[in-house]
Amino acid sequence: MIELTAVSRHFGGMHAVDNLDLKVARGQIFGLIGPNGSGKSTTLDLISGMLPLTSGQIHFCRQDISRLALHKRVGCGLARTFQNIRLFGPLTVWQNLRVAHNAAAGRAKTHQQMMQALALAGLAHKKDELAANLSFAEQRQLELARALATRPQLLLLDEPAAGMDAAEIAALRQRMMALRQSGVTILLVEHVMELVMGVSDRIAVLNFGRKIAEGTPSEIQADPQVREAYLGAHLIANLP
Ligand SMILES: Nc1ncnc2c1ncn2[C@@H]1O[C@H](COP(=O)(O)OP(=O)(O)OP(=O)(O)O)[C@@H](O)[C@H]1O
Repeated sequence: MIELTAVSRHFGGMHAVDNLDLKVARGQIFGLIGPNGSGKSTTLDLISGMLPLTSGQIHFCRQDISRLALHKRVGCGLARTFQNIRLFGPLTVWQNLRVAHNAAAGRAKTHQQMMQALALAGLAHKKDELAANLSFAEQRQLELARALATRPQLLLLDEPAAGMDAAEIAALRQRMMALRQSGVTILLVEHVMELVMGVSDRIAVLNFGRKIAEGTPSEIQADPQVREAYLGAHLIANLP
């Protein structure tokens, strides 16, 4: 589905992403974890086209998209949500979706597809509510619906569980599993370990922009290097 080959992004002397190889198969939920500043969001920026690569290649659905403009990547079936919520508060839920529809250059062609995106995000009952009146978790659901309105094949989620309580995280997990069931591939950046470990088919771990491990959730939890770099503190804080 998507393959990164020797991908790097440098900011001056800072190697935010350093020679990264990553392969996500169709239909997987793939977790990307690592300490703060390890290059996770930058990786999503490189895949979605918000940042140009310093070097390397990205192939998506057997096409080299390394230098493709952002809107063309959306047209190919890539969508993302952001760590910081980016909604239009004075607009309704539905109007926020319509903005995504326009931005996606017609990918979300019908009313029915937009309703479907809302339903998948668990927000159909709030269609006419102003975005500003939504709870924090609902605002994140609207972000998700907006990404889904472009009918993505690959969905990039940047810390979707941040600020959510346990019940909201459980609902998010169910939603992600339903999306996988419907054929959407997901690349998940997340610090909430109970979600990443519970929902991912595979996980890669970044540290200082480099991949230090990749495997199933149980392989990752058992990896001594990962525990040292990152998991120790997070496992204790987040796992049931
Ligand atoms: N536009 C930029 N200019 C300079 N440095 C940047 C820029 N964007 C990111 N960086 C640096 O690149 C490194 C990787 O940042 P990135 O945001 O990708 O990490 P992250 O793993 O997503 O962190 P977090 O978990 O805190 O979100 C950090 O050291 C960051 O300061």
